[in-house]
Amino acid sequence: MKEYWGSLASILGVLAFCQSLLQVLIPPELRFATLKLFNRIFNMFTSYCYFDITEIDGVNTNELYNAVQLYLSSCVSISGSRLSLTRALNSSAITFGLTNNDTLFDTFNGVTVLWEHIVTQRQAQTFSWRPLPDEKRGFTLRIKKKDKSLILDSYLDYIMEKANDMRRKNQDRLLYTNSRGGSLDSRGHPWESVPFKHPSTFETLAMDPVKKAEIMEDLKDFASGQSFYQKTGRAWKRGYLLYGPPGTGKSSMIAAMANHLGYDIYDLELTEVHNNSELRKLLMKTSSKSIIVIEDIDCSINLSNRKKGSPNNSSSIGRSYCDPEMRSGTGVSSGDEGGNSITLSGLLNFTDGLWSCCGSERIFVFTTNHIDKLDPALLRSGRMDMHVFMSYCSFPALKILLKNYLGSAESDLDEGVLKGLEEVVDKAEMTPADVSELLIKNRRSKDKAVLELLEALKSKAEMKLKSGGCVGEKNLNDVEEEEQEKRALESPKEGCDFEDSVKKEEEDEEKKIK
Ligand SMILES: Nc1ncnc2c1ncn2[C@@H]1O[C@H](COP(=O)(O)OP(=O)(O)OP(=O)(O)O)[C@@H](O)[C@H]1O
Ligand SMILES: [Mg+2]
Repeated sequence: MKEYWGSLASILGVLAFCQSLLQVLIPPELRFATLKLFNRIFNMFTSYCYFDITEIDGVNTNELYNAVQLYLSSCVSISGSRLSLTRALNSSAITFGLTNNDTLFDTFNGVTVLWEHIVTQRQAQTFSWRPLPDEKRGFTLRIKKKDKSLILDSYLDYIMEKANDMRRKNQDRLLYTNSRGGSLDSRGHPWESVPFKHPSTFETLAMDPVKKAEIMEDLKDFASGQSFYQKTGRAWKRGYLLYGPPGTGKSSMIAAMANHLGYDIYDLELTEVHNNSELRKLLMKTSSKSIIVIEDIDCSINLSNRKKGSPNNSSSIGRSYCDPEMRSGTGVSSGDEGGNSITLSGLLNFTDGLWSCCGSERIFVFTTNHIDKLDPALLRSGRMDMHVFMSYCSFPALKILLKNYLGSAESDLDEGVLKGLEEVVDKAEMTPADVSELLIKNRRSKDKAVLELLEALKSKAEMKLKSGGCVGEKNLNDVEEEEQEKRALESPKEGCDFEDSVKKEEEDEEKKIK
């Protein structure tokens, strides 16, 4: 044995000596040509072809390298004796990878290929503005020559798609906002992001189960509908209009949608957008697989018809003190694309026009407390694909809240109490937010919570009955007040002064009329 190792060492020594001798004797050009020739001869006789995917392509990072790395991490068996572990930024998951110069077999469409992760030391660099890493990394893919044309393109597409999916699954959702008012960050992005960790899901959402199932089905069809949208020539996007009184779960629904699909959310603050072209730029900087949200659309911009001075104009009702035009006193929106304000036509182009198609798989969600204040152009069929009414708490919704907050299933509750709740809940017109508050308050004592809730519902229903419908109007006023409070809180600087002056003007006018 000793002799064997001894002779092997001496052979290797001789080979190394020959190599260094050749390096000294043969000029680099000739060496390179010889190597090329050897490669050619080797390629003629081998039944494989090889593809190198380097980490850095010129000076840019090669997207394909990252995708292959992530994809292979799903094929690597955890039982492997040596693996590399990574945790990406904004990710809560750890991924396994091939270590240096490790190999792995993978099968795609019945064809087996070999991947090798090759890491070599980079030669000393001359001066560069962008220093490269010390190690040169790359993957080499080995495929049989006869299989190359069969699978190469589709295999690489598959890897890219799978890697994107994995990236999304591993990464925390992000919530983007354009609150910077048109200015860009150091990388030229107009959106700021924070990790999105809203706990709302379709399971916790209290609403009619049939309606809920319909929405979930619709979302599922949308997310898996790439070929359908392609076949029908439609842009791969969907619009939802969520409307209903405050506290009925519109924002919770958006969070549930994002959690269900694994999409990021872009919360578009229209009052921070100065004109239509800025709106377009914002849209272009959104990624696919995302939900673009405009909350309280009726009080975000001038929702007048696109034609100036249209008789159909509902703007004076829908306009808010948040509207920059109202603040500046111009009153009427230009409606021009290049104007210095954002218009309904700009918004429709954003959601519906040619610009809406830059990128794909996007959901637009608008919310409003007053659907009646929206311009018919926004409601026309094809604009918002689904109109979802978020109603006051119904009996099925109430049962979900009882389960969520008290852990009480229907069977756990006293039959009489349950019947009582069913009788009054619709008449009381209480929002799920109000019901939730009551349940949270008494969550330590289930019986007390349910009885108190029943009492609250009964008294609200009675009040409503006594006032013979006037409560409805009163409620509307309450809603109006609540909204104004909310807006003032959201944009105190913009809201207060202007609102006060408008109110004062209105009061003065009323006095004059009297
Ligand atoms: N349908 C619901 N299911 C479960 N919880 C709800 C529902 N509606 C409201 N809530 C509770 O009330 C809180 C407020 O609800 P949410 O913000 O979703 O209402 P909203 O309709 O968006 O109100 P607004 O019109 O004021 O924006 C939520 O945090 C949630 O806890
Ligand atoms: Mg909301």
